[in-house]
Amino acid sequence: MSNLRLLVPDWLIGVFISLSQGAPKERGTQMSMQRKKVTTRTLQKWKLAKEPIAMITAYDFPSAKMAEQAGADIILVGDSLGMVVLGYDSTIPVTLDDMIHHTKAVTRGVSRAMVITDLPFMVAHLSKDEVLRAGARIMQEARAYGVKLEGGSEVLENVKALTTAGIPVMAHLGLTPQSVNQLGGYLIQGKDAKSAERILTEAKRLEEAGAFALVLECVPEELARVITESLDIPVIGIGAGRFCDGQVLVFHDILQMGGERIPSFVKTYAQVGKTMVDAIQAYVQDVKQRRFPEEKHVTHWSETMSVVYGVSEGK
Ligand SMILES: Nc1nc(=O)c2c([nH]1)NC[C@@H]1CN(c3ccc(C(=O)N[C@@H](CCC(=O)O)C(=O)O)cc3)CN21
Ligand SMILES: CC(C)C(=O)C(=O)O
Ligand SMILES: [Mg+2]
Repeated sequence: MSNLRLLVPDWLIGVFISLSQGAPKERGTQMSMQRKKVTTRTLQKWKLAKEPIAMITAYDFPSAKMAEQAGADIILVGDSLGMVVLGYDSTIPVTLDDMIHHTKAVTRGVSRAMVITDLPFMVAHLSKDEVLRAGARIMQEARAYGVKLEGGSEVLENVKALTTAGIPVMAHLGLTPQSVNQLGGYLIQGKDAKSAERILTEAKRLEEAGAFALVLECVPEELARVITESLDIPVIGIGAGRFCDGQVLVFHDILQMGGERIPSFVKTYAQVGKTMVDAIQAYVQDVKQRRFPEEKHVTHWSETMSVVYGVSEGK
């Protein structure tokens, strides 16, 4: 190595390295861009460039790995996990410990995507101390990038406290499922002038309070468009039409995986639930008909053991 160094100048070594790795431009747009972690600055850049942001929920290690492999930019550990993986009939029973447990599994499977965790029911309304502690646990124990919380004016002070402390906050307005009992159902929000105006005002306040992005759920497309154009931070829609900076859907909804009633704003891309039931049913029938296990799934004793115990191999 030292002999080589005497004969070959550094710049020439640099040329060889560049040639062996391909043109720098190509590396920039293909390999390193895909590997590079998604941050709040990345999202800001995409908003300005009108580059759509793809967000999906995930609740465990395999779903997180699949979302990451598929190129999702943001992975949300949504409190919808209460409904789609824990079997509750709303998100209200979900606890902070539930969110941390699932987020730990998700972050183990993700390297590029930004992982955001929902603050569960009530946490965003607790004291500044308590919400900061919850945010800290989500980042330190579960290793999420930041938190999402539902609500407007009611949570503004806590949004300020979190962002000031270095906890990135994604806001969530429109249909806020944690208020389902107060709202009287999963209903579209912002249909009349007064409620539309309120949502727009709160969106602006949340941006001012330091939120780095906003989820807008179940509002008319026109309202979502106005809000998206009025804010500097990216707006990610769910049932909020075509003009948001990004879209989010629930993992199990797009795959039709176990969900009974799927909201009308969902586009489904596969019938994974049916494929899974068919496969499990084939296994069950194989067991019952003694078609499984087959010879290739079996381990045998050595000949000596078989002789000693008086059993013939494979019978
Ligand atoms: N599987 C699943 N997907 C979700 O998108 C989701 C959850 N669970 N759980 C938490 C919240 C609850 N969400 C929901 C649930 C139902 C509707 C729904 O039924 N909406 C009606 C519109 C109602 C109206 O007419 O105002 C629809 O037909 O889409 C919407 C959002 C969204 N989130
Ligand atoms: C549907 C998204 C926005 C959510 O909050 C969740 O999955 O809990
Ligand atoms: Mg949620």
